[in-house]
Amino acid sequence: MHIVSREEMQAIDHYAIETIGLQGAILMENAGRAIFQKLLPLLKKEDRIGVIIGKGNNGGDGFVIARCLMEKSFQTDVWVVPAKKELTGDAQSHMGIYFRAGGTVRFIQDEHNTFLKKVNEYTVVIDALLGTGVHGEPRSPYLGVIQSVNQSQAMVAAVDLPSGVPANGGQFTHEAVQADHTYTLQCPKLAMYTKPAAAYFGTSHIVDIGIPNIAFREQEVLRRLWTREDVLTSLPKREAFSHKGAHGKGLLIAGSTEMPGAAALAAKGALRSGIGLLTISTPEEIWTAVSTHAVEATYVSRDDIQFDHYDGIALGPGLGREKSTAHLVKKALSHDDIPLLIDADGLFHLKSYIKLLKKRQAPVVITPHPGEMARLTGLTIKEIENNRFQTAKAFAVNHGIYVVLKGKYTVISTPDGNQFVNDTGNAALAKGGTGDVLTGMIFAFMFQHQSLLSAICNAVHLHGMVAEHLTLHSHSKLDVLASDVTQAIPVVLHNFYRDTVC
Ligand SMILES: NC(=O)C1=CN([C@@H]2O[C@H](COP(=O)(O)OP(=O)(O)OC[C@H]3O[C@@H](n4cnc5c(N)ncnc54)[C@H](OP(=O)(O)O)[C@@H]3O)[C@@H](O)[C@H]2O)[C@H](O)CC1
Ligand SMILES: [K+]
Repeated sequence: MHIVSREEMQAIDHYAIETIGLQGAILMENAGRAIFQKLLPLLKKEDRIGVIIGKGNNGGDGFVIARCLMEKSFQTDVWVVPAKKELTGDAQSHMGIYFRAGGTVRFIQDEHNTFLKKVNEYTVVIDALLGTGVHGEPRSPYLGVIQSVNQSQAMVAAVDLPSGVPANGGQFTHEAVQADHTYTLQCPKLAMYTKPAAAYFGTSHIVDIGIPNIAFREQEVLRRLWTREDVLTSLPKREAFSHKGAHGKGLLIAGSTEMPGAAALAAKGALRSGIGLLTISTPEEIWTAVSTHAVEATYVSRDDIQFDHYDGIALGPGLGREKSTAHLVKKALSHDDIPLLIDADGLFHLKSYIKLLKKRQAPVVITPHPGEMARLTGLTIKEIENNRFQTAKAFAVNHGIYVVLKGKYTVISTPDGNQFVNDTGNAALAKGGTGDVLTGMIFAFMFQHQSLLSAICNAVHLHGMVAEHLTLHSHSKLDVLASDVTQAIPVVLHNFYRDTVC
C-alpha cells in the first residue's frame, strides 16, 4: 500500500480524473459511500449525528455521507461552514444531489449559538471540514468550529484527515480535530506516520475509492507500507538439505566491559532468527558473561579477527566510543566486499569514515535512532523528526546505503530512493536493549532472504510483532525487557510460518 504526500495525492487524483476519465464526482461518491459502509457498524439507531462540512472537496465527501445517513433514517444534522454560493465544483454538485434527494442543511454563520449548543449534544460528529487542501493554521471560522468539535463528547469520525492536520505532517502547534476514527481515502498520507500529526488520527481506516493502480505507477510513488502479506510472501524457506554454512557465517563485533548485555542481546536476536554460525568479538573479560546467554556462538578476540572469514559483519551494540574501537569500524568498512550492518556506537564512529561508504561494493545497512541520525547528518533531532522521510531518503541515496530510521513508525530507505514504513510494535520497545535485539534479527535475516530489502523489512516487522504479542498475552508495556523480546521471537516466527505462503 502506497503512502503519499499531499502533492502526490493531488497528482494521482488528477491522473484518475483527466487521463483515466474517472470523474471527480464519481470518486467523491465512492469516497462518501465507502466511508459510510465502514462507519455503519459503529453507529446506533439512537445516535444523534452532526455532519460538519467545509467548502472544499472534503466537504463534498461529507454531503455524500449525509445522504447515506439520511437514506438509512439516522437522526442527522448537516452543518455547513461556508455560504452556499462559496461551494463549487464536485462539492457543489453533491450538495445539489443531497438537496434533490430531500436533504436539508443549516449554516453555522446563521445559527452560530445553536450550533455550539447542538455540537455538545451529538453522540457522533462527522468531520468533513478540511482535508488534503488545508494549508497552515485553520482560519476563522474553521478554527472555532474545530475547537467546539474537540470540546464535545461525541465520537469524532474524520474524513480523509482530521481537519487542520497537514497531509505532509511536519511540525505544527495549531489546533486540529482530535479524531476517534479517521477514514483515509485510497491510501495513507505522510501525516499518518509522523509526529505530532499521527496522534490526531485515532483509529485509522483505509478506504478504497477505486483509483486504479496505474495512477500510482505513473506518479512513481516510491513510498509504501511493509505489510503482513509482504512478510508472508518473502520469509525464507529452509531447504531440507541445507547445512549451517548455508544460513550465514556472521561476525558480531559488539559489547564492552561496561556493556556486555548489548552483545548478548544482539547475539540472541541473531541466533533466534536463524543465523547458521555466529562468532562474537567482545573483550575477553566478558566472554563468560556473554556466552552464558549465547552458548551457541563462538568467540574471537578483537586482535585476532579475520574479517575475510565471514559472510557478513554486524558491529556497534555496546561497542564503546573509545578510539580503540574506532579502528574496528574502519577495518570493517575497508573490507568492502563483505555486507555490513552498523548500529549504536558503530554509528558514532562511522561519522569519521563516512567517505568510505561510497567506495564499498557490498551493501551497508545502518540502524540509527533519531539522535544517531542527527549526529550523522549534522541536523538536530527536531529537524530529523520533522522531516523523517526526507532526511532518511537523502542520506540513503547520497551514501548508497540502506537506512533503518527507528521510531514509532520505522522508515526503511534504500540506496535507490524507495521507502518502506513499518507500523508494527508499541511503546514496550521504548527501552534499552531492544535495538540490539533488532540488530541481531536483521543480521540473521540478511543471510537468509532472497533480497536484502525484505530481510530488513521483515526483521523490523517481526520485532514489532514480538512486542505486540508480549503485551497482548502476558506483559504490560512497562515490564517488557529486551530479553523478553528475544524469548518471544520463536512464538511469533512460529505463527508467521504457520500462515506463510512461501
Ligand atoms: N483522494 C482522493 O482521491 C479524493 C479526495 N477527495 C476529497 O477531497 C479532499 C481535498 O479537497 P480540496 O478541495 O483540495 O481540499 P479541502 O477540502 O481539504 O479544502 C480546501 C478548502 O479549504 C480552504 N482552506 C485551506 N487552508 C485553509 C485554512 N488554513 N483555513 C481555512 N480554510 C482553508 C481552501 O481555501 P483557500 O482559499 O485557502 O485555498 C479550500 O477552499 C480530500 O481531502 C478528500 O476528502 C475527493 O472527494 C474524492 C477524491
Ligand atoms: K476532515
